[in-house]
Amino acid sequence: MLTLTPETKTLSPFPFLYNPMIRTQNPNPKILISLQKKNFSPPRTTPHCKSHYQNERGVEFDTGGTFFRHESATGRDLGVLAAALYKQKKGQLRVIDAMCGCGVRSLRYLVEANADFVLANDANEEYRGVIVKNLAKIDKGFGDGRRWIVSHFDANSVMTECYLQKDFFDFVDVDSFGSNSSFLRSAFGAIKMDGLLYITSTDGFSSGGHRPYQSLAAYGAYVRPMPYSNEVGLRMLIGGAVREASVLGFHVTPLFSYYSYHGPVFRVMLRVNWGKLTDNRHYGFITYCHQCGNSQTFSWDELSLISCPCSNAKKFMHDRKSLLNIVANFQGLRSVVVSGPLWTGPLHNATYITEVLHLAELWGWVGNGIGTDLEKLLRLMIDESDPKLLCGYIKLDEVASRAKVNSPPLRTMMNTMHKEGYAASRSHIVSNAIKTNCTMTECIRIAKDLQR
Ligand SMILES: C[S@@+](CC[C@H](N)C(=O)[O-])C[C@H]1O[C@@H](n2cnc3c(N)ncnc32)[C@H](O)[C@@H]1O
Repeated sequence: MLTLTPETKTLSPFPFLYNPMIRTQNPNPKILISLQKKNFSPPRTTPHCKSHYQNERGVEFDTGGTFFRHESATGRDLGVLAAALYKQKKGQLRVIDAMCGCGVRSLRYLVEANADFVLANDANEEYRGVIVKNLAKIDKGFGDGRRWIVSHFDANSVMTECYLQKDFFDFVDVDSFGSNSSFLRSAFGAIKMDGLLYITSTDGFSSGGHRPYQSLAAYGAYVRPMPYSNEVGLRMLIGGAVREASVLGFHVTPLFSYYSYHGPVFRVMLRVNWGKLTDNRHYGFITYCHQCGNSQTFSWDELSLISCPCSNAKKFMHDRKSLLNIVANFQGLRSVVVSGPLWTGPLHNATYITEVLHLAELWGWVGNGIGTDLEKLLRLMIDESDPKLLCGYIKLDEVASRAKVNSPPLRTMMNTMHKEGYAASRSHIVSNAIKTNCTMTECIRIAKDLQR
């Protein structure tokens, strides 16, 4: 229970939320006692279901009858590498796996990232037998000094309980179905400062711009169809976290963002710290003009200037009454669509990804012809981190169709762009697309020149 002294009452209704000392001090594992009191029943047998053994990076586990997707292995690899890096740097690692399924992530955080403690939670009690069976391989699963516990609460309840017990975690993994926005607040409540938050969304409809009111409700972003909707999905997820963090007095920094075609799944690793974002230049609007194919980004301050140079319907917005009014007016331009507010800054931190790559090399996960997909992905992420690159990507098919030429080879196109002084990188999302600061108009000109 919260005990409020008269002083803290006047300062804030949540004294420990805003007390940096409490948020950075050593862990206080009260959550163990609290959960045990509430619902920590002894492992019960699950309804009989066939064992189904899997192996990821040499770690064996049973998926039983739980929800498990083999295709999410790369997302799990990235999470484990980030957790292990954290442990190396900070010397400790306590993890909440808020939606653990069969417990594969919890197991991998314990085995591969050497986590000190993992709280493995899944709302579905029927998964208990499988989760416990998987984690029982770890020493110190039971008794004093235990390294893991299993619980079956709604993820929001378990993370809120951590917050109420002032038991903050280094690494919070929320691997949800659909949109994860309803878990963001409690996840921020449970995390230590400078801790890592790994979030997921499988809401491809909202990022595709097909449900703008749903994306508005979930992430505060009115998203319209754009040719690079999957990157928009990542930017929507980060933008939603930026906003929610800001409400609570925190700010987040994206360390890497990963889109996977299987699902589709959008994953983002965020570092959480104190203080509101003072620099909001990375939180704004993206426009795409169907007429000329050009994209632009606009900050909040520039909202009234949104227009497309090609558009004969050039319109300067002076109506600042409401975001919806502005965006709705823009849909009236027909050729120009506006989405936002979203994260418009870098999707990854190149220094961080380089560290991840080195660790993956050290573990033998990449290099020597092994794990080439992961290596390719990490190298693409490093390239995509160039701050000069604009939001979105340009698909070569679209360039070819607008230029009325054959699709130019990607490597040749990028080399020419580099020679002309543009920044250009491949995208980890689409194989035949280029991220660049070159406009579509210039891309068309280059494609035509190459054809001659
Ligand atoms: C995407 S699966 C997790 C997969 C797992 N993390 C993995 O990597 O294999 C989502 C899990 O969340 C659980 N779940 C759904 N809603 C939940 C909630 N509100 N709180 C906690 N768990 C929930 C489901 O039972 C399911 O096992």
